[in-house]
Amino acid sequence: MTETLLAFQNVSWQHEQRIIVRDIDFTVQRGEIVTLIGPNGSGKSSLVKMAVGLLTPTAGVRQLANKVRIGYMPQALRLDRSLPLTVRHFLELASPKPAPIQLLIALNEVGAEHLLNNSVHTLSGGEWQRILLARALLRQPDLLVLDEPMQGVDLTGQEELYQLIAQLPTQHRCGVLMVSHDLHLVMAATDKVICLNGHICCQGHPESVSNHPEYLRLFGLQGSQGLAVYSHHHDHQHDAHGCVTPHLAPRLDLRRQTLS
Ligand SMILES: Nc1ncnc2c1ncn2[C@@H]1O[C@H](COP(=O)(O)OP(=O)(O)OP(=O)(O)O)[C@@H](O)[C@H]1O
Repeated sequence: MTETLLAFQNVSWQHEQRIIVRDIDFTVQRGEIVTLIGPNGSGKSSLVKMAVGLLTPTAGVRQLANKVRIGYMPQALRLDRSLPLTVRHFLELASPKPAPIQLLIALNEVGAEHLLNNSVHTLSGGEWQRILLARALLRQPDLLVLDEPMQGVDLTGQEELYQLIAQLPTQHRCGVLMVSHDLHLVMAATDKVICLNGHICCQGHPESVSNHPEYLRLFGLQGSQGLAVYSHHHDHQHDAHGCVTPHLAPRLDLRRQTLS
């Protein structure tokens, strides 16, 4: 039985005169991984911030199921370097304060228990991402929201981290909403892909999307080659406000079309 944790209905977010994202419709169910892809500035982080409640939609409705706990891994978290802070102390800042055994379990799950007493300021990019994931898991979330979890992680580490993320819905009985640019890895570890460019260009299961003739037209040759490289071909243009304007030779309009 499906359980909807998060639903966006016709959601838009406008900043001053500029519409950043518009007419967004999608859901995240318990047990599934939904991944947002799209070019820089396409509104992925804005949408994620609305998902976790840091931004309020200027139109439409964002609904959370009753008593849903959210674990959030932001795209960037800057810490004052003058503050001495170990991983243990950083994780203990979580609310409610976790018990020592919970810290160890979370760190063990992300393969970072050896970092417990290290300074957060000396961690590598990949290590820091794991600590942020552990911090999100400590909330025992129903919905885990990960904004570019692979930042600063090397290729081997990315595969490991994706394998880990792929197991989370089963192990934690949660839903995952994730932003990623790593299309080839995304496709291996995702139940649903949402392609965003100020609006939803297309969405669906990776297999059906990658075999869908309209997807192939959207992504061109790369789409037929197992999505090894990501590039965003667009069937229309955007004006300075992010609004869609007709392309001179429109190929296809996939706005808000579900491909699965
Ligand atoms: N608080 C804000 N005020 C003004 N403009 C904003 C704000 N937040 C985001 N924007 C603008 O909205 C657009 C979308 O930003 P957003 O960070 O959501 O994109 P993104 O798809 O996550 O990009 P990236 O892949 O580079 O992280 C950008 O042009 C950005 O400058």
